[in-house]
Amino acid sequence: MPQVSSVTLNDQGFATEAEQHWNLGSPALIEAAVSRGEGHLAKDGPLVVETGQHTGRSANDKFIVRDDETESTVWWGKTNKGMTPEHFAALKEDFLAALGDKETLFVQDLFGGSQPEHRVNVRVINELAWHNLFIRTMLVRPTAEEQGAFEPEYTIIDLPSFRADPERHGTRSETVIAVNLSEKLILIGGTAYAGEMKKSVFGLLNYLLPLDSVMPMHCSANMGPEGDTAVFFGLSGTGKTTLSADASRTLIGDDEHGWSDTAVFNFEGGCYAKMIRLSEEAEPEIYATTRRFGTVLENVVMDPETRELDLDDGSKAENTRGAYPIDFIPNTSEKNMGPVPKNIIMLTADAFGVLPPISRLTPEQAMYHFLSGYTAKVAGTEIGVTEPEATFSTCFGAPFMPRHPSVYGNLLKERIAKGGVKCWLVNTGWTGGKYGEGSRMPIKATRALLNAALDGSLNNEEFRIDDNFGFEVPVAVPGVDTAILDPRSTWSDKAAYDETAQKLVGLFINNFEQFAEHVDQNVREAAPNAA
Ligand SMILES: Nc1ncnc2c1ncn2[C@@H]1O[C@H](COP(=O)(O)OP(=O)(O)OP(=O)(O)O)[C@@H](O)[C@H]1O
Ligand SMILES: O=C([O-])CC(=O)C(=O)O
Ligand SMILES: [Mn+2]
Repeated sequence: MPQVSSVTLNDQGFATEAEQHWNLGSPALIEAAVSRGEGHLAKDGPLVVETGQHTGRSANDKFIVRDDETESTVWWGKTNKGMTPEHFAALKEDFLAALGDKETLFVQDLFGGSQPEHRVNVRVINELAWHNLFIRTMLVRPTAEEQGAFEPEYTIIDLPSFRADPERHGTRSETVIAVNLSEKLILIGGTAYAGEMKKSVFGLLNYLLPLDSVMPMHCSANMGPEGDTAVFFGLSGTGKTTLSADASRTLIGDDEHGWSDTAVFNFEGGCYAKMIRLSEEAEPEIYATTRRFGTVLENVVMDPETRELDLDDGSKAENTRGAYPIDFIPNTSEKNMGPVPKNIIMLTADAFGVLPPISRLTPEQAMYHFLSGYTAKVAGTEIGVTEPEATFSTCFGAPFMPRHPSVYGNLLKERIAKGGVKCWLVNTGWTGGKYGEGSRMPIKATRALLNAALDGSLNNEEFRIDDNFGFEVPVAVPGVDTAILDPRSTWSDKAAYDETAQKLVGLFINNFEQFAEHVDQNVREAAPNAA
């Protein structure tokens, strides 16, 4: 039997007569989801669900309550939008009324964070069994004993059926993700995209951990045979999940980590992989999770009779996803932790086809690229993005970073300054010409280059300096087509390459103006070169 915390929903002020299911395991939740008509089982056991209208995060519907706690600690601006305490109070009142009306609720007490000293206790209250299964799969599951003694610190109330009222709640639409850091309460309504829950916990840790001198990171992480940790920063779709699952390395986690004095630790206990056009050959470990009981597949198309999956079918969403416990990947760190990193990889999916597939960065260039957070967003993960679009998202995770980028930048700076860490920029985006002409970088080539960087052999190769970006690029690497190492050579129109490269340089320079006053001279000088 699952143990249950002595702190009830009523104790928390959430009055409800609902039948409550506490800390159910995944078989019981899968059974509940199926019997309630929330989803169907696929051929080899995964639960297949649809998220409805929202098939990605609603970044524009997320708010942080602006009050005495957050006024000076949150970086208010483009990404962090404020909600008044009054609007939140009205929203909370309506959420609690809706909660009170539910016949059934599913509750999980979970940890955000694998390193015990740095984790937060999160209680998640769901109306949907599959959402409860999702968050149990994604976060760190306490032992039965820990569950019995659990004190909820932060609470998420997740009601996809709730409809926010812009006038009464100060929202933009019927969808709302409202984070109240003073009340330690997060309200999610009007969307059934389950990723909102996990990314809300991420935002929380990104807010809290810098106070403990832990650097929170939107990255994946894995370890080589010598226990050498690598972290892979990157925005959505750049390859964190894909590239961190590698048979030759031990997986620590695929999306969110902290870098403490002693470890890199996963915030989560599960992975959330893109499923669209997943190739069994290029991504065998992730592919295998689509054939297991316990995996949750969102918006994946399935034959209703045979229950055969069609991973190539993007008709329900381009951002089809699979959530599975991390140990579904064969070679996984038992504690979801590894030593502090030897290598930092910054992944970018460059839609311009200008950046080399791998470049070696000086510490100053690493800071420059970390604060810039350049990539091209790929269709689907955020609403309204239908084709790749160049974007700068600071720290490779602006939507999840409540504090000023310099807070996270300074944590990185201190860590790089300690020495012994190599930094790389890896383009998993386009090669062979501009987007539309070229093609996506072959996963095989990216893996070969990464393996050479991580096992140290790449450092023995000859490097050239890139004219536009000033970083070092290997000239030839065994097992990799030499032509792709020099993107200019893959463009039929060299003048068009030079022009496009300079256009991108200009975008970097313009974007960096906002950070210029927050960094040292040598970081400003690590900017790419305008002609
Ligand atoms: N060279 C490449 N390297 C990495 N991924 C590639 C490459 N070429 C194509 N892909 C595809 O790009 C996608 C990368 O998605 P992935 O799930 O790894 O992104 P992510 O960084 O984990 O994003 P999110 O933060 O949204 O989880 C996958 O669908 C993968 O198959
Ligand atoms: O949060 C999500 O939906 C997926 C993700 O990791 C991201 O967008 O960075
Ligand atoms: Mn991922």
